Amino acid sequence: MSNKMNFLDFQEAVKISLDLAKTTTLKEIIPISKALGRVVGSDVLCKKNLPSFNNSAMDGFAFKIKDAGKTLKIKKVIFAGDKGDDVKAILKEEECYKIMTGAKVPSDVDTIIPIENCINANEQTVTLPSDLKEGSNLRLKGEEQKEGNVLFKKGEVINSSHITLLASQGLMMIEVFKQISIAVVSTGNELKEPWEEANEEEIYNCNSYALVSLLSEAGFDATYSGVVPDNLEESINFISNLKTYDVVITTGGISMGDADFVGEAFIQNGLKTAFHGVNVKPGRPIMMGSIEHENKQTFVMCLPGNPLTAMVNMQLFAIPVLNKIQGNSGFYHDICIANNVQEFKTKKGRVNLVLGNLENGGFSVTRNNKYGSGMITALYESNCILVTDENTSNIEQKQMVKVIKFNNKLLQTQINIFN
Ligand SMILES: Nc1nc2c(c(=O)[nH]1)N[C@H]1C(S)=C(S)[C@@H](COP(=O)(O)OP(=O)(O)OC[C@H]3O[C@@H](n4cnc5c(N)ncnc54)[C@H](O)[C@@H]3O)O[C@H]1N2
Ligand code: MOO
Repeated sequence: MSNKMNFLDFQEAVKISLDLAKTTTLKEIIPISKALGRVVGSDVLCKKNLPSFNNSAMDGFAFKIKDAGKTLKIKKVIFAGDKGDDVKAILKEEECYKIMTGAKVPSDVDTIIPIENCINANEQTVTLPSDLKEGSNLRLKGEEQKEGNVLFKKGEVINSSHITLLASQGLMMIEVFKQISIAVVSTGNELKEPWEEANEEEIYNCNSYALVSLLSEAGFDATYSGVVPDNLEESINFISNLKTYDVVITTGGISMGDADFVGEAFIQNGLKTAFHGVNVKPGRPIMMGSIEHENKQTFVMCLPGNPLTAMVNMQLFAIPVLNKIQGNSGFYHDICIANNVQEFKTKKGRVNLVLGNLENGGFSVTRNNKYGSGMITALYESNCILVTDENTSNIEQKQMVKVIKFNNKLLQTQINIFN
């Protein structure tokens, strides 16, 4: 890790990591029932006008606007689903159709009135008010989307609205970017797996399970690939087997300790380090870089071992990079503006990532901002992160602050996240 004077500026580190990340080129075609959360692989065009025929927005009567104010004979009842001769134009003078919501509108009428707005209506006739607007309650062919329009774009993350659009087009399959492969590994001889017995001097490996589940919440497919041993030789071997992954994420073993071999083991495997050490708390020892293969990249993210540090930096730092690699066109954090409930201090001279809770428009800092990077419950008690810049030492009560919610939607343009 760099010496104290050389910790990289946080914003610079964000820029470098995003610039380094190459978007995957691999795509696949999948059923829409499996597409939620996936990233659209190519623009989807409208192939069926929305709506695809002129239809009624109301249960009522379809007539010519020149007949407003008159009593008209009801020539015919038209139902949703009627087609062909059943919806042919057949009106003579002072006639109208009774029509149901969604039914095709014949070409000889231009306006629809809901049944309850008529002056009088029976089986044979209807009396219309005189102040009616031409075209009311008529949904015109293609008024929402015309054939050839872009319905949604490559790089969007599919949600239920995208699925609605696809189904409305009769599309059962969609091209998406293939899920990138992500290996999550831990480091440290002190670790026991949760299914093992740990004595008082041993700790459970929670980082790997934490990160795999956080990645899953964020729409990624990550595999827990084991614990790197605290020994250079074995670490080099272990890491050489991870080079087939698109991304390798490690926790621990990257600060100044005698057992911190991870950085060196990656370098021995061809890693080009982009940075090691960032001026942010927590997360100072963070390292990122890439191993470049002939036509592929393995992006390497080494997060510090402290569980809180690993998780907070995963949310703030790593998730945007992963989204870029995955083909998501949005990879910048969004913010919510909140009213700070209780004054708290932050340290000047570095970027601070402060945990808190966003509730009902108020931001409540976690534990008065006095928690350690090794803590696990502080994370559980929080649902968002507040980021301060290097000049901030105090956030006042009632100050309006910017906060980033865990698992927030990402934006296509970068905004200022700092307080
Ligand atoms: N002399 C210095 N010492 C440290 C510095 C420094 O700048 N100079 N930085 C400190 C900071 S900041 C952090 S953060 C930690 C991070 O160190 P490492 O990334 O090398 O992490 P480890 O030492 O391996 O572990 C730290 C801590 O986390 C626990 N841990 C590790 N892996 C897991 C896991 N999978 N599940 C649960 N807990 C885990 C580990 O037992 C340690 O307690 O370094 C400071 N030191
Ligand atoms: O990154 Mo460490 O958790 O800053 O203390």
